[in-house]
Amino acid sequence: MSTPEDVPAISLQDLSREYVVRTRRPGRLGRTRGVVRAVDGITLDVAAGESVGFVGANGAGKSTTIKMMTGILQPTGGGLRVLGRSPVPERRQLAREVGVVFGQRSQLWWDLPLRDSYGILAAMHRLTPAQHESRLARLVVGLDLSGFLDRPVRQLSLGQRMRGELAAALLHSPRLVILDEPTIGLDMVSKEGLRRFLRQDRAERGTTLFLTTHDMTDVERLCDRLVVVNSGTVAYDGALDGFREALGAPRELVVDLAEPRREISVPDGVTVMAVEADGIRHRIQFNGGEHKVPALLAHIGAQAEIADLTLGEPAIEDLVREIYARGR
Ligand SMILES: Nc1ncnc2c1ncn2[C@@H]1O[C@H](COP(=O)(O)OP(=O)(O)OP(=O)(O)O)[C@@H](O)[C@H]1O
Repeated sequence: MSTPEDVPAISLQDLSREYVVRTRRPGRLGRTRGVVRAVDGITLDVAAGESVGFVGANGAGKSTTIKMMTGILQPTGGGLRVLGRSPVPERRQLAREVGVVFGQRSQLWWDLPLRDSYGILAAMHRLTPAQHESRLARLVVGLDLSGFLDRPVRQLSLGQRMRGELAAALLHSPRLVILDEPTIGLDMVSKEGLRRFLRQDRAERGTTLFLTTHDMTDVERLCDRLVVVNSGTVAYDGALDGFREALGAPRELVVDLAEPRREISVPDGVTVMAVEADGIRHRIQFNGGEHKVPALLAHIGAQAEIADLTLGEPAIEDLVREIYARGR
């Protein structure tokens, strides 16, 4: 018999969604009908327990994909399963096992104290009083909600509200957490607090996380896997660790020698970019997929004593931007 762990948390097969748009053309009567292919054949399996950063430029199709995953929108092509369910017809069952935060949209009751929203949500999810209390206590501590639990939501700052939103999404201990721009508009401290709690909660409960964001630090802190979408299709899908290598982005090794030396030899395919500080500092560029740091250091160390070194990585953010640019 298959267990929940065997079933992919998310399975998208050639998933597509078109929007029909009608535009008025200047000087003409009536409207012209056009079709926008927002999602254009995405195939993706996310295993239970994985954490995926789903990133792309504005208009790449991220929100449309999430709306299909949560049963808000019907696909116009292909298929999908979320926790083994078909999202549109099984939207209510799915809501019991999935927690969702749409950064721009609230699921809290604006005029009620934050605490009361949790009461309503607990009743909707049919939590027992004991389940409600213990989970809320955990969320209040983890997300630092105690200072404003009794304040109406409309009086909360953006950072407080987002913490409140996250608690609302996690109250029923969902197996799958889908977050659309959870840290948008937050200051650094609030962002870090939110990320810290998400990491802890995931470590404790083994949840699957699917996250869209424009902040690559969210992905670096929270995700093992990166999926980059561009014009509705997958442009990169792989481990975050291997991302730089897969793109062939050069890394930089800066070696300080104990004694000055005008030249050092490097293996084929490795470039000495600059020799500085009268021969003490050598800047070396290499491709991480072809050359490994220990072998490079051994090669240089055989010629001269190494006093110090630093290793530079290209920023993930820059690489993602490069993928968008290539896609265009
Ligand atoms: N209701 C709609 N009607 C027509 N076109 C739409 C609709 N919703 C989205 N689109 C178009 O579909 C494409 C994908 O939009 P979507 O919101 O999914 O992108 P996104 O990656 O989430 O962007 P962002 O990062 O800006 O939120 C865009 O070209 C957008 O203009």
